[in-house]
Order: sequence, then structure tokens, then C-alpha cells
Amino acid sequence: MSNEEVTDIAKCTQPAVIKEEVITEGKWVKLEQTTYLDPSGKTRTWETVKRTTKSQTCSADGVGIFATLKRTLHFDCLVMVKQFRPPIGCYCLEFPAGLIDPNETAGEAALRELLEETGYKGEVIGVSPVICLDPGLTNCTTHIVTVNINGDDPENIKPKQQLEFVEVILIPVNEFHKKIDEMVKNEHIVVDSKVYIYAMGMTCATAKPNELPVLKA
Ligand SMILES: Nc1nc(=O)[nH]c2c1ncn2[C@H]1C[C@H](O)[C@@H](COP(=O)(O)OP(=O)(O)O)O1
Repeated sequence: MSNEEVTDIAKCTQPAVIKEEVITEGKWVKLEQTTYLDPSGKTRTWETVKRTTKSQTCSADGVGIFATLKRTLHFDCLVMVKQFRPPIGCYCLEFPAGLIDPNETAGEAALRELLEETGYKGEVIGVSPVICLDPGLTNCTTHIVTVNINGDDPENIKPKQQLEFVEVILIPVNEFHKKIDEMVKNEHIVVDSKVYIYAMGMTCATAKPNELPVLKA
């Protein structure tokens, strides 16, 4: 892009990306310098992490799976996974998740990843819009796919997961926040932000009016 073109873009006040240059690239991720216009029209740079696996045919990098195990005479449970995450150097409690393969829909990826990570066979109930994960660092995006699992179905009675190092943890929906806080207290784990914000949302949604600080005498 010529200097005149950059100056022309700078005259408008809409923030925009002007240039993306690769600084270094590995097998799975790359670091880019992003040149952009800020809202005042000033040209600035940002250091951006991107996945190398991003496919033109996929709407997002990956899927997060919000899977509810439904069984007769049991409270509904959310199916969670705990695994060691090298970038953070400890075990993380997360919703099952994974990258979308080329030409795969978000729903197909979710059912495949759920089966691999937990052994459960589910049914897709809904797919969120594309949501970003850490937009100050990376362009990584995901869909949250809502899945119901019929736990009374014989194929879901003794689920066989395919990944050795992923621990499956069932957490009752009605005690979700409490159970997660107990895990954090008793184990050296970090909770994924999507999981914790869901727990906080559940607490807000189920709080009785006189438990809300604004209504306390
Ligand atoms: N950033 C990464 N570094 C790696 O060294 N390897 C990586 C990265 N991201 C993904 N992967 C590898 C690990 C798995 O073998 C495959 C697929 O991962 P997936 O299961 O789809 O996603 P996660 O559940 O988030 O690991 O990619």
C-alpha cells in the first residue's frame, strides 16, 4: 500500500486495519504486527496472535460445547473437562471444546469433539453467533454449541472417551457456582472465563430479590 493510500485512509475516522505483517510463525500459531487506524485517524500498531489453522471454509476457529446430561431421577449436570494446559502451566476446568475441521459445521464439530473428549453422544439444540475469545491478543473465535445428552440412552450409560489425558467432570446445574468455587479452593486449577461467567450468571438469575444488595435494608 502506497503512502498516499495510507494517508487517504487516515482522513476517515473509522478505525480500520491497514496492514498485517507476519513477525514469526510456528506450526499452530503466528505473531503478526497489525497496522491500524485508531478512532482519531492516527496510525498505530498492535501485536496480534493468530492460529495458522484458520480455514476459509469455517465460520470460526473452534467450538465450545455447552452440554447438559439429562437422566431420569438425577439433577441435570453440565459435562465439563479438566486438562493440563501448557500455555498456563496448570490444569484448567473448561467446557469441552476443539477446533473446527475444514468443511465441518459448528454442530458437526461439537458432536465429534464431545464424543472424543467425553464419550457422550449428544444432540445439537442451538449454535451461538461467532464470538471472540481474547480480542486484545488474538483474532481467535468460537461458537458455543448447546447440546443435550440423553443419559438414559444405553449408548450414554458407560461413555468411553477417546482422549487419555482429559478428565470428565459432571457438575449439577443447580449447584454449579458452589461446586466450581469448591474445586478452585481444593485443587490447583484455573477456571476458563466462559465457565466462570456462566456460573456468575446462574447465581444472578437464581438470586431471590431480598438477596440482591440493592434491596437489603
Ligand atoms: N497452540 C497450539 N500449540 C500446539 O502445540 N498444539 C496445538 C495448539 N492448538 C492446538 N493444538 C493441537 C493439539 C491437538 O492435537 C490439536 C487439536 O486440538 P483441539 O482438540 O481441536 O483443541 P483443544 O481442545 O483446544 O486442544 O491441535
